[in-house]
Amino acid sequence: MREPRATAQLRGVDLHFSRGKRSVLSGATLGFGAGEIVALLGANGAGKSTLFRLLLGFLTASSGEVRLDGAPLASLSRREIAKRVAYVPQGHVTPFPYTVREVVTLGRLPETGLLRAPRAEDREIVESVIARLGIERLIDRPYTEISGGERQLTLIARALAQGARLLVMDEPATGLDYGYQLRLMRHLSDLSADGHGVLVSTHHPEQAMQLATRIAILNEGRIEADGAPQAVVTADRISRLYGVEVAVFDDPFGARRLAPVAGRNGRAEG
Ligand SMILES: Nc1ncnc2c1ncn2[C@@H]1O[C@H](COP(=O)(O)OP(=O)(O)OP(=O)(O)O)[C@@H](O)[C@H]1O
Repeated sequence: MREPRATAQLRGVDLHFSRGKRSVLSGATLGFGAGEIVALLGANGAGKSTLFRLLLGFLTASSGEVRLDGAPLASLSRREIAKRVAYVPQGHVTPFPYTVREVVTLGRLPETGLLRAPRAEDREIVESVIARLGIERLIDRPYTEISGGERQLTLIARALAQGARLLVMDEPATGLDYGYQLRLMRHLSDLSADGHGVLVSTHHPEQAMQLATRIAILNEGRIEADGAPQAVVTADRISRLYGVEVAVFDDPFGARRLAPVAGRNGRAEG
């Protein structure tokens, strides 16, 4: 039997903090699913993490609906949510010197619960996702002693060990060197090719264009654009979004590039 297509969908979502005084999302609509890599762009404080927390069930929308694989999120238990969607935080460091294997094994928690020890099947899953991300050589190294790029791959492995087909990633390329950025893109593209859906937030429109099959822009509580990268990233939109004037052009290799317009971004010309 074919597995149902993994999908996440927010429709017309409002979210208020501070007992309704502060509106962060108002009528936000965004979906993503298997085979897609969607990049979410938005200025600092636009609400990207808030939107992620809604999708992961850590926050409840004031109104509108959130669905995972077609089911209202509110009808799913924490465990059912964790089997559908996994979160990859920005390469954070825990104070505890867990090994890479132990960190990835934490991804099995929704399956094993706190009381049951990992079984042979869990260990096999952990080893196979570690191999998939090419970090076998790190398996017994303390997570606190590996590089930022290696930590990011470990966190992706942990999310895959969870078994979720949908991955939500907070600025996954931040702090990665050029090699790790390219490796990360290759992993994301392999994941989407084998039926995962990926939603990433990023502060870099050019990175979003290299990484994503679709780009969505969150501005003033709404998704103001959502579509093919080349169509969404325009000079006018990026200039308005970040309050700096940029020019957009296509380089000889067909990639879309951005460049600040000299002398128009508050810096004295010298
Ligand atoms: N628990 C909370 N209570 C009140 N306000 C909050 C809470 N969490 C976030 N906010 C506010 O909601 C707004 C959106 O925050 P959010 O972290 O979602 O933005 P973001 O787009 O992820 O920002 P950044 O790019 O800087 O990480 C911000 O103004 C933030 O101060």
